[in-house]
Amino acid sequence: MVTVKICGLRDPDMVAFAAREGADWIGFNFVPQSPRYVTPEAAATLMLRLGKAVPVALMADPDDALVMQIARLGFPVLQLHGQETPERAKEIKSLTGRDIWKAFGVRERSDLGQIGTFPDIDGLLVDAKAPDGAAFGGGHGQAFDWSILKGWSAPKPWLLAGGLTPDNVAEALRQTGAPGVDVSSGVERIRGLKDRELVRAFIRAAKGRPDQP
Ligand SMILES: O=C(O)c1ccccc1N[C@@H]1O[C@H](COP(=O)(O)O)[C@@H](O)[C@H]1O
Repeated sequence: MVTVKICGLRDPDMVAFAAREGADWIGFNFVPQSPRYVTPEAAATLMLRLGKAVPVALMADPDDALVMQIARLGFPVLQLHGQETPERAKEIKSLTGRDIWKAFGVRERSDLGQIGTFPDIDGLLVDAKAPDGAAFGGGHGQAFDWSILKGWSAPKPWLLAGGLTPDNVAEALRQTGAPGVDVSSGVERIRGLKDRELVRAFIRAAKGRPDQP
Protein backbone atom coordinates (compact mmCIF):
# COMPACT_ATOMS: atom_id res chain seq x y z
CA MET A 1 0.00 0.00 0.00
CA VAL A 2 1.20 3.49 -0.80
CA THR A 3 2.28 5.41 2.29
CA VAL A 4 1.23 9.01 2.87
CA LYS A 5 2.86 11.89 4.67
CA ILE A 6 0.84 15.00 5.41
CA CYS A 7 3.21 17.83 6.21
CA GLY A 8 2.98 21.15 7.99
CA LEU A 9 0.16 20.59 10.48
CA ARG A 10 -0.33 23.15 13.23
CA ASP A 11 -3.63 22.29 14.81
CA PRO A 12 -4.05 19.39 17.30
CA ASP A 13 -7.49 18.40 15.99
CA MET A 14 -6.14 18.30 12.45
CA VAL A 15 -3.30 16.04 13.60
CA ALA A 16 -5.82 13.65 15.14
CA PHE A 17 -8.01 13.84 12.03
CA ALA A 18 -5.18 13.11 9.57
CA ALA A 19 -4.03 10.20 11.72
CA ARG A 20 -7.55 8.77 11.88
CA GLU A 21 -7.90 9.11 8.13
CA GLY A 22 -4.81 6.94 7.64
CA ALA A 23 -1.82 9.28 7.29
CA ASP A 24 1.27 7.16 7.89
CA TRP A 25 3.51 10.11 8.72
CA ILE A 26 2.69 13.58 9.95
CA GLY A 27 5.24 16.31 9.37
CA PHE A 28 5.90 19.26 11.67
CA ASN A 29 7.67 22.20 10.14
CA PHE A 30 10.56 23.85 11.97
CA VAL A 31 11.51 26.24 9.17
CA PRO A 32 10.89 29.69 10.71
CA GLN A 33 10.16 31.41 7.38
CA SER A 34 7.38 28.96 6.50
CA PRO A 35 3.68 29.71 7.09
CA ARG A 36 3.55 26.17 8.52
CA TYR A 37 6.20 26.78 11.17
CA VAL A 38 5.61 25.45 14.65
CA THR A 39 7.77 25.96 17.71
CA PRO A 40 9.25 22.88 19.35
CA GLU A 41 6.98 23.56 22.34
CA ALA A 42 3.87 23.58 20.14
CA ALA A 43 5.06 20.41 18.39
CA ALA A 44 5.27 18.62 21.73
CA THR A 45 1.53 19.29 22.22
CA LEU A 46 0.65 18.35 18.64
CA MET A 47 2.50 15.05 19.05
CA LEU A 48 0.06 13.98 21.75
CA ARG A 49 -2.60 13.57 19.02
CA LEU A 50 -0.70 11.37 16.56
CA GLY A 51 -2.46 8.06 17.10
CA LYS A 52 -0.58 5.54 14.99
CA ALA A 53 0.95 8.12 12.68
CA VAL A 54 4.70 8.63 12.92
CA PRO A 55 6.00 12.19 13.39
CA VAL A 56 8.58 13.65 11.03
CA ALA A 57 10.48 16.85 11.85
CA LEU A 58 11.09 19.05 8.81
CA MET A 59 14.10 21.37 9.08
CA ALA A 60 16.25 23.36 6.68
CA ASP A 61 19.93 23.76 7.50
CA PRO A 62 19.36 23.30 11.24
CA ASP A 63 22.14 23.96 13.73
CA ASP A 64 23.16 21.39 16.31
CA ALA A 65 21.09 22.99 19.06
CA LEU A 66 17.89 22.70 17.04
CA VAL A 67 18.48 19.11 15.92
CA MET A 68 19.18 18.07 19.50
CA GLN A 69 16.10 19.88 20.80
CA ILE A 70 13.95 18.21 18.16
CA ALA A 71 15.47 14.77 18.69
CA ARG A 72 14.75 15.08 22.42
CA LEU A 73 11.07 15.59 21.61
CA GLY A 74 11.07 12.01 20.34
CA PHE A 75 10.99 12.44 16.57
CA PRO A 76 12.22 9.21 14.97
CA VAL A 77 12.72 10.88 11.57
CA LEU A 78 14.38 14.17 10.66
CA GLN A 79 13.61 15.52 7.17
CA LEU A 80 16.31 17.85 5.86
CA HIS A 81 14.96 20.29 3.33
CA GLY A 82 17.80 22.81 3.03
CA GLN A 83 21.24 22.87 1.45
CA GLU A 84 22.69 20.20 3.74
CA THR A 85 25.78 18.45 2.37
CA PRO A 86 26.26 14.66 2.58
CA GLU A 87 28.71 15.29 5.44
CA ARG A 88 26.23 17.41 7.37
CA ALA A 89 23.47 14.83 6.89
CA LYS A 90 25.79 12.15 8.25
CA GLU A 91 26.76 14.39 11.17
CA ILE A 92 23.11 15.05 12.10
CA LYS A 93 22.46 11.33 11.96
CA SER A 94 25.37 10.58 14.32
CA LEU A 95 24.48 13.44 16.65
CA THR A 96 20.87 12.39 17.06
CA GLY A 97 20.74 8.68 16.21
CA ARG A 98 17.57 9.43 14.21
CA ASP A 99 16.63 8.40 10.69
CA ILE A 100 17.52 11.07 8.18
CA TRP A 101 15.41 11.78 5.12
CA LYS A 102 16.92 14.25 2.67
CA ALA A 103 14.76 16.22 0.24
CA PHE A 104 16.12 16.73 -3.27
CA GLY A 105 14.73 19.45 -5.52
CA VAL A 106 14.58 18.34 -9.14
CA ARG A 107 13.62 19.92 -12.44
CA GLU A 108 15.41 17.72 -14.95
CA ARG A 109 16.78 14.20 -15.09
CA SER A 110 20.35 15.28 -14.33
CA ASP A 111 19.18 16.67 -10.96
CA LEU A 112 18.72 13.09 -9.78
CA GLY A 113 22.51 12.62 -9.86
CA GLN A 114 23.00 14.40 -6.52
CA ILE A 115 21.06 11.69 -4.70
CA GLY A 116 23.85 9.13 -5.04
CA THR A 117 26.24 11.39 -3.14
CA PHE A 118 24.29 10.88 0.12
CA PRO A 119 25.15 7.29 1.14
CA ASP A 120 24.34 7.77 4.82
CA ILE A 121 20.72 8.87 4.65
CA ASP A 122 17.86 6.51 5.47
CA GLY A 123 15.31 7.82 3.02
CA LEU A 124 14.69 10.61 0.57
CA LEU A 125 12.10 12.85 -0.96
CA VAL A 126 12.07 13.82 -4.59
CA ASP A 127 10.52 17.28 -4.65
CA ALA A 128 10.20 20.05 -7.23
CA LYS A 129 12.99 22.63 -7.24
CA ALA A 130 11.93 25.79 -5.42
CA PRO A 131 10.98 28.71 -7.66
CA ASP A 132 13.80 31.25 -8.25
CA GLY A 133 14.11 33.67 -5.36
CA ALA A 134 12.06 31.58 -2.93
CA ALA A 135 12.96 32.11 0.73
CA PHE A 136 12.90 28.38 1.43
CA GLY A 137 13.18 25.14 -0.47
CA GLY A 138 9.77 23.48 -0.36
CA GLY A 139 6.07 23.76 0.22
CA HIS A 140 5.46 25.83 -2.89
CA GLY A 141 2.80 23.60 -4.40
CA GLN A 142 4.75 23.18 -7.61
CA ALA A 143 5.02 19.85 -9.37
CA PHE A 144 7.89 18.76 -11.61
CA ASP A 145 7.78 16.72 -14.77
CA TRP A 146 7.27 13.22 -13.37
CA SER A 147 8.49 11.63 -16.61
CA ILE A 148 12.09 12.44 -15.59
CA LEU A 149 11.78 9.58 -13.07
CA LYS A 150 11.14 7.02 -15.81
CA GLY A 151 13.56 4.12 -15.40
CA TRP A 152 15.14 5.68 -12.29
CA SER A 153 15.53 3.45 -9.29
CA ALA A 154 15.88 5.04 -5.89
CA PRO A 155 18.85 3.95 -3.75
CA LYS A 156 16.77 4.31 -0.56
CA PRO A 157 13.10 4.28 0.44
CA TRP A 158 11.54 7.41 -1.03
CA LEU A 159 8.54 9.69 -1.21
CA LEU A 160 7.33 11.73 -4.14
CA ALA A 161 6.60 15.37 -3.26
CA GLY A 162 5.91 18.69 -4.93
CA GLY A 163 2.57 20.05 -6.03
CA LEU A 164 0.60 16.90 -5.27
CA THR A 165 -3.14 17.27 -4.77
CA PRO A 166 -6.15 14.96 -4.35
CA ASP A 167 -6.74 15.40 -8.08
CA ASN A 168 -3.29 14.53 -9.39
CA VAL A 169 -1.84 12.11 -6.83
CA ALA A 170 -3.22 8.94 -8.45
CA GLU A 171 -1.74 9.92 -11.81
CA ALA A 172 1.58 10.87 -10.16
CA LEU A 173 1.72 7.43 -8.56
CA ARG A 174 0.83 5.73 -11.81
CA GLN A 175 3.59 7.55 -13.70
CA THR A 176 6.34 7.26 -11.10
CA GLY A 177 5.59 4.07 -9.18
CA ALA A 178 6.50 5.96 -6.00
CA PRO A 179 6.02 3.88 -2.84
CA GLY A 180 4.88 6.94 -0.90
CA VAL A 181 3.81 10.56 -1.26
CA ASP A 182 4.20 13.75 0.72
CA VAL A 183 1.89 16.76 0.52
CA SER A 184 1.67 20.17 2.09
CA SER A 185 0.03 22.95 -0.01
CA GLY A 186 -2.20 20.57 -1.94
CA VAL A 187 -4.36 19.90 1.11
CA GLU A 188 -4.85 23.58 1.95
CA ARG A 189 -7.42 26.09 0.69
CA ILE A 190 -5.83 28.89 2.72
CA ARG A 191 -2.03 28.93 2.73
CA GLY A 192 -0.72 27.31 5.90
CA LEU A 193 -4.09 25.93 6.98
CA LYS A 194 -4.95 22.27 6.29
CA ASP A 195 -8.44 21.49 5.05
CA ARG A 196 -10.18 18.34 6.33
CA GLU A 197 -11.96 17.55 3.09
CA LEU A 198 -8.74 17.83 1.09
CA VAL A 199 -6.72 15.81 3.61
CA ARG A 200 -9.28 13.02 3.48
CA ALA A 201 -9.54 13.12 -0.31
CA PHE A 202 -5.76 13.09 -0.69
CA ILE A 203 -5.24 10.08 1.56
CA ARG A 204 -8.02 8.17 -0.14
CA ALA A 205 -6.82 8.99 -3.63
CA ALA A 206 -3.24 8.02 -2.76
CA LYS A 207 -4.29 4.76 -1.15
CA GLY A 208 -6.61 3.89 -4.00
CA ARG A 209 -9.94 4.09 -2.18
CA PRO A 210 -11.34 7.42 -3.41
CA ASP A 211 -15.02 6.46 -3.41
CA GLN A 212 -15.49 5.34 0.14
CA PRO A 213 -17.73 7.57 2.29
O1 LIG B 1 5.72 23.23 3.55
C1 LIG B 1 6.55 24.12 3.75
O2 LIG B 1 6.22 25.27 4.09
C2 LIG B 1 8.02 23.84 3.58
C3 LIG B 1 8.92 24.81 3.93
C4 LIG B 1 10.28 24.59 3.78
C5 LIG B 1 10.74 23.39 3.27
C6 LIG B 1 9.84 22.41 2.91
C7 LIG B 1 8.48 22.61 3.05
N1 LIG B 1 7.53 21.65 2.70
C8 LIG B 1 7.83 20.41 2.04
O3 LIG B 1 7.88 20.63 0.64
C9 LIG B 1 7.41 19.51 -0.04
C10 LIG B 1 6.38 19.85 -1.10
O4 LIG B 1 5.38 20.66 -0.61
P1 LIG B 1 4.06 20.99 -1.47
O5 LIG B 1 3.14 19.80 -1.31
O6 LIG B 1 4.48 21.20 -2.88
O7 LIG B 1 3.49 22.21 -0.84
C11 LIG B 1 6.90 18.57 0.99
O8 LIG B 1 7.94 17.64 1.22
C12 LIG B 1 6.76 19.37 2.22
O9 LIG B 1 7.07 18.53 3.30
